[in-house]
Amino acid sequence: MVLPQICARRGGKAYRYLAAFLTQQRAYASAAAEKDLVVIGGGPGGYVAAIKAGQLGLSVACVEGRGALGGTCLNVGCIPSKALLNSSHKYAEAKSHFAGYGIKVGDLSYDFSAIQKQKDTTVAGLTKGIEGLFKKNKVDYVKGWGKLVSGTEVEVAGLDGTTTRLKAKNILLATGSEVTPLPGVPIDEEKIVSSTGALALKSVPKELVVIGAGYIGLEMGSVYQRLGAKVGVVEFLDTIVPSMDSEVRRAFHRTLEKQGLRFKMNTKVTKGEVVGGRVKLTLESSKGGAVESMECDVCLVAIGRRPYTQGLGLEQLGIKKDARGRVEVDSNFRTNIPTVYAIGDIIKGPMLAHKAEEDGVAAVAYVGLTEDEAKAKGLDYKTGKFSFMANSRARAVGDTDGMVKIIAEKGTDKLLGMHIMGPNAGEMIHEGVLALEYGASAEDIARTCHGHPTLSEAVKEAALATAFGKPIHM
Ligand SMILES: Cc1cc2nc3c(=O)[nH]c(=O)nc-3n(C[C@H](O)[C@H](O)[C@H](O)COP(=O)(O)OP(=O)(O)OC[C@H]3O[C@@H](n4cnc5c(N)ncnc54)[C@H](O)[C@@H]3O)c2cc1C
Ligand SMILES: NC(=O)c1ccc[n+]([C@@H]2O[C@H](COP(=O)([O-])OP(=O)(O)OC[C@H]3O[C@@H](n4cnc5c(N)ncnc54)[C@H](O)[C@@H]3O)[C@@H](O)[C@H]2O)c1
Repeated sequence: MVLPQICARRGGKAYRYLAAFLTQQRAYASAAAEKDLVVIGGGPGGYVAAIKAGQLGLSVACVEGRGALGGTCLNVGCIPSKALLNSSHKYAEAKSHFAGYGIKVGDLSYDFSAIQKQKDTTVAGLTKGIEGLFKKNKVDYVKGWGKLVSGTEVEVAGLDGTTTRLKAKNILLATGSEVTPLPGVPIDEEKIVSSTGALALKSVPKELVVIGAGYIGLEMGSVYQRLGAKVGVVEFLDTIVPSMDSEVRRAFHRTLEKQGLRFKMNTKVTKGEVVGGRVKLTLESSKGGAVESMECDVCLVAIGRRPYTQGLGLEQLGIKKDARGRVEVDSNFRTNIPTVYAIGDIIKGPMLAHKAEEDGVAAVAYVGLTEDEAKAKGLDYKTGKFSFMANSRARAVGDTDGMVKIIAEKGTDKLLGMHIMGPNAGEMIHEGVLALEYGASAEDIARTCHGHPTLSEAVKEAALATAFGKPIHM
C-alpha cells in the first residue's frame, strides 16, 4: 500500500525513484543471500555453466568484469575473428573467383569500417543474447571483478565502484586466458598488436608481420592478406600449427603460401619497436646466429595464450597451480579446495571454446589422434585419405584445396582420428566427433549413405580408403 500512496502524493517521478530503489534493494538482497553457485568469469566456460545450473534449479550468480558477457570467445576471439574471416573470404572470392563462374562485378572494393561495424554488430547481438538467457534461466549477472575471500565467499569490485560480497555453497572459476607477451616486443594495440588489436584495426595495413604461425596468427594473417596486405609470418619452429597432423599441416602450409602468405620458419623475433610510425623488428635464427631486421606497418604478436588468474586470490587460499600457471583440478574439475571448481582456459587441455577441436584455422578441423600421435603411442594403425579435388561438390563450388584423412586401429578398424582441411571443415568434423564418441569403425562411416553431391562424401571416401584400402572416386 505504501508505494501507491507515495506515488499519489508525490507524483510519477517519486514512484520511479522508489521503484528503482526497491529493485536495487532486491538485487542487493539476492546478492547477499547464499547462492548454490557463484561463477567467476562469463566466457563460454562460465556462462554455459551458469545457465545450466539455473536450468537445474540452482540459485546462481555469474561475476564478469569486462562489461559484457561471452568472454574472450564472443568479444575478442572466435566470433569477431570468424566475422572478419567471412567478410574477407567473400571479398577474395569475388575478386579472384567470380569471373571464373561468369559473374561480373565491375570495380570491386570494400569499406573496411563497414566490415568492422558488421563484426561489432554480430558481437553485440550475441553478447546481449546471453544477458537474455541469464534472465530466462534466473542467473544473476554481477558486473565486476571477483576475488576469492574463502572457499565459499567472493568479493566483487563492482564496475559501478561498489564492493559486495557473495556467499556460495560452491564457486566455479572460469576466468579464461590472456595473450602471452613476447619480451622485447611491447604491445601497444595500435602498431604492435595482440589478437584483440588485430581484430579492431581502423584500416588494412600495407604490410603486416605476424609473429607465431599458430591458430590466431594464421587466421588474422589470412584476413588481412585477403584484404590486400602483404603478410609475412615469422615462426620459431620449423612447422606451422605444431599440434596438427603433420601431413595435413604440410598441405595447409602449401595452401597458405599459394594464397600469398610468406613464411620465415625457424626464426625468432628478439626486439620490436615503433620508429617513425613503422614497426622495426630484429630477427634471429631460432637455432642461433644470423641477426636480421624487418619492417612493417603493423606487427601481430600471436605466440600463444596463458591462463588468466590475476587478482583472483588463488595464492591467499593456497589453490594449486601447475608450472604453466594452470589451476590444477581432479577429474570432477575440483581444485584442492573442495568447494572451488575450475574449467576452461585456466585448466589444462586445449584452449578452445568448448574444449572440442572444432572449427579450426579458417578451414582446418580435427578430432582424436594425429598420425604422429598414433605412431608415438606405438599403436598399430592404418590411414585413408581423400582429396577434395576429386569431390564433385567441391569441384562445383570451385573450392578444391584440401583433404580428409582418417586414422583407424589396424586390427579392429576402430576410428582413432579424423582430420579435415578444406571447405566447411568445421561443420563436417562433427561426423568424426560422433563416430569417435560411439566407437565407430572406418567401415561404419564408409557404409553410411552420404547425400550427393556433398562435401561430406569426401569423409565417406576417406573411410572407404581406410577400411578397404580404396576409395571409389580416386
Ligand atoms: C582471436 C581468437 C580466436 C579464437 N578462435 C577460436 C575458435 O575459432 N574456436 C575455439 O574453440 N576457440 C577459439 N578461441 C579460444 C576461445 O576464445 C577460448 O578457448 C574460450 O574463450 C575460453 O573460454 P573460457 O570461458 O575459459 O574463458 P574466456 O572466454 O577467456 O572468459 C573468461 C572471462 O572471465 C572474465 N574474468 C577474468 N577474471 C575475472 C574476475 N576476476 N572476475 C570477473 N570476471 C573475470 C574475463 O573478463 C572473461 O570475459 C579463440 C581465441 C582468440 C583470442
Ligand atoms: N580456430 C580455432 O580453433 C582457434 C582460433 C584462434 C585461437 N584458438 C586458440 O587460441 C590459442 C592461442 O592461439 P595462438 O595462435 O596465439 O597460439 P598457438 O599456440 O596456436 O600458436 C603459437 C605459435 O607461435 C609460435 N611461437 C612461440 N613463440 C614464438 C616466438 N618467440 N617467435 C616466433 N614464434 C613463436 C609457436 O611455435 C606456435 O606455432 C590456441 O592454442 C587455440 O587453442 C583457436
